[in-house]
Amino acid sequence: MFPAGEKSDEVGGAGRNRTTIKMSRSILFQARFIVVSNAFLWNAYYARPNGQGAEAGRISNRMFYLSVPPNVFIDVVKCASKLAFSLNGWTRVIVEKPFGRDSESSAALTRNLKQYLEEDQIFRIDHYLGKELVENLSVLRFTNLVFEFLWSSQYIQNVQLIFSEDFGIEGRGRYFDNYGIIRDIMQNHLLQILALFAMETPVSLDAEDIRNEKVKVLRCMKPLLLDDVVIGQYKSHTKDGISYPAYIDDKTVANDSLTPTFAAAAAIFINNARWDGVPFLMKAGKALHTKGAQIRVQFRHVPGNLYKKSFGTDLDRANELVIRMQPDEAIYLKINNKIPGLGVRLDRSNLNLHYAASSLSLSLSKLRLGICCSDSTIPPAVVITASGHSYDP
Ligand SMILES: NC(=O)C1=CN([C@@H]2O[C@H](COP(=O)(O)OP(=O)(O)OC[C@H]3O[C@@H](n4cnc5c(N)ncnc54)[C@H](OP(=O)(O)O)[C@@H]3O)[C@@H](O)[C@H]2O)C=CC1
Ligand SMILES: O=C1O[C@H](COP(=O)(O)O)[C@@H](O)[C@H](O)[C@H]1O
Repeated sequence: MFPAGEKSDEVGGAGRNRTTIKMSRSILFQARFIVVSNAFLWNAYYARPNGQGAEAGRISNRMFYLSVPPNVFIDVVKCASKLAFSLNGWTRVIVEKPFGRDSESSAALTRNLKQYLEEDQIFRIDHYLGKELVENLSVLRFTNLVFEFLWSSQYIQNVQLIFSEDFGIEGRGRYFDNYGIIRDIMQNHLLQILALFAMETPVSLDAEDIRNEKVKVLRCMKPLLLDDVVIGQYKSHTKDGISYPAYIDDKTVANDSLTPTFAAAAAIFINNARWDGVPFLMKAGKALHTKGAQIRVQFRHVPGNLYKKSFGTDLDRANELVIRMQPDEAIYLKINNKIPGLGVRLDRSNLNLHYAASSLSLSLSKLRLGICCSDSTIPPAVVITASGHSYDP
């Protein structure tokens, strides 16, 4: 794959083979990487009689990306440490969320990983933080005076974080049924976005400084009560003559499973000076009508609005900022304006920043490539390391 004597970077993937191979074709091979995508091939590939594995005189850096259910993380790392860690370059391991089911199992995961790795070799990632519009969130806030100025309970009435998928579990029950939608999506993807959205200005753009500010947001959060949350599980249904299975019809799910596939958290409050009294609403579900992920920021009504009577039936419509992470990435601000012509009739329009559908779906590849190539290419907000705060669902 690469000329003898040169440095190579190798990627060991466990799980989701197709994704890894797809990425390797598009990005990694161009950069002279080798992808070893099946954990069970490691033995044959690396355990060479001279004990040098695939190094054979070359400096080899190795990155392992664990796209397997969390209950096999440690076995895979143990196996890789025996057979495939680099002998003369660096070895890095990417671990995907969720990092345990609660604080205790999260700490146990870290303890176990550290039997084989130093902390700076472990990269805990949440691929939502690599999505273009999530990365853009802090740029939007901290480089535009107009937004940061409005970013508080004084002007914002509520914030909604919404994730929906229009397909069900599709054979992923071995992982998903142990975690459910709260641990799969809310406790990580949505909570990370919330923390980025709500944090104070970090001291710098260094990962550690951003993480510190996010942790402060989480520590100010009032714990949710059971009564604040609605959960559900999707049933079978028929649409346009096609029938779709229920969650428990999936072969990888026990037929008496009560694991939630939908959850809505009515109101999460951040008890600090900036956000006191502003409800953050979270909603996440599988097998819903649409696929999408968005942040909706609803602003307060204009006090004593002069034009109240000109709005027609829907009185005094407040502004709304929508950050649509997917599909069809966009940021738009709903504003009120006058319909051109005689008289004063008002209408709602979107001030619209619509992204071209260019290379926006690369979040995961971008993160892996950043970890592989050079630390400085990883967006500072995306890697959650051991000092990240773990929040019990
Ligand atoms: N699916 C997604 O879109 C995303 C998933 N993730 C994270 O990735 C991780 C895995 O999720 P997902 O890919 O959905 O899970 P899956 O249930 O689809 O499992 C992934 C792979 O793990 C392998 N696997 C399962 N059990 C074992 C085992 N006991 N020993 C060895 N290999 C095993 C399977 O390989 P084989 O088929 O060869 O048995 C399977 O292809 C989770 O941490 C999840 O949070 C993160 C972001 C997105
Ligand atoms: O982490 C996960 O994310 C996917 C959704 O990711 P997306 O980038 O396609 O929106 C979700 O399907 C999966 O359950 C979860 O583990």
